[in-house]
Amino acid sequence: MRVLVLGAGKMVEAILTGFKASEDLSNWMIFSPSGISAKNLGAKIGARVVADLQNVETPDWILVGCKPQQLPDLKNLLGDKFKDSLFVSILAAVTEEEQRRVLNAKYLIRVMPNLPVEHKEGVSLLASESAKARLGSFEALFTKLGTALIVSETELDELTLLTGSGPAFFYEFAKNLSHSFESMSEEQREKLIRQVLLGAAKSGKMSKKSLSEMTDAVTSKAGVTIAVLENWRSNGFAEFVKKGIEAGKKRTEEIKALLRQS
Ligand SMILES: NC(=O)C1=CN([C@@H]2O[C@H](COP(=O)(O)OP(=O)(O)OC[C@H]3O[C@@H](n4cnc5c(N)ncnc54)[C@H](O)[C@@H]3O)[C@@H](O)[C@H]2O)C=CC1
Ligand SMILES: O=C(O)[C@@H]1CCC=N1
Repeated sequence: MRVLVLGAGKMVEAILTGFKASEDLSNWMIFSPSGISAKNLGAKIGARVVADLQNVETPDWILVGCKPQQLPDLKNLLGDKFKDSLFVSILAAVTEEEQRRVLNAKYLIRVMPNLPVEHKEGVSLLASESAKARLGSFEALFTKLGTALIVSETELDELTLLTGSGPAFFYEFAKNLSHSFESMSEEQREKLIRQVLLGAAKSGKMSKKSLSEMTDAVTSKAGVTIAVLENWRSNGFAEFVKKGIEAGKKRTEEIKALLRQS
């Protein structure tokens, strides 16, 4: 399979590293504007690097991995060379229609992955109207990196903040939790909390209990855990989390508007 990869940032690196074990990446071609990140990633995962998009043979599909704000620049570099190709885009916040308009692309599938795809423990949401017939094969491909699910575009857009951003929220919470203690060094506590995160994730995946039931299983009656939870709950923890997500949704709309003006 010949795949052209546009962008060589954090998310593309995680996807390609995840695919390395199951796919032959020797015919994958990576492009980045400066060429530096593409060269580093190409060397790491055994893919080719391309310096000039105009000399690239037509690929089977194209992975778009730049930031939403960089899409117009990318279009300038591409011209109309690949307008009949299938684009598979991981961009957050920009609709399929808008991405097809900016790129002048006939076919486009949106995929919303998350960083744990690197270790085949990711969640990838997929949506497309223009390339519906090929959605199934890409769901199968991304299943190799964890859970992959075809959803509507509205669902993909809203759930980006749950599955795409989700890992960052757990890391931020874990860091703040760890910083609330004094025993041991910060480094040692961080090691402990990473194991707690892994243990909680594993139990969360294996158990048939609801998340509330799992919380209850840790809280002994009148014990120490419930004292913390009751404090957080009475201080509006649920509302605090929701407000943050609303800020993310507002930013999604701002990015959408930004691209519409381009
Ligand atoms: N980081 C994450 O956890 C997730 C990111 N995404 C999406 O992945 C995309 C990339 O995000 P990150 O990897 O975090 O950002 P990043 O900043 O690490 O990577 C962006 C990459 O785009 C490249 N680039 C810049 N201008 C370009 C152009 N004109 N043509 C081609 N490539 C260009 C840069 O060289 C860089 O390699 C974004 O659209 C984001 O919404 C989606 C899900 C999760
Ligand atoms: O923060 C972002 O915009 C991207 C999308 C989901 C995770 N990172």
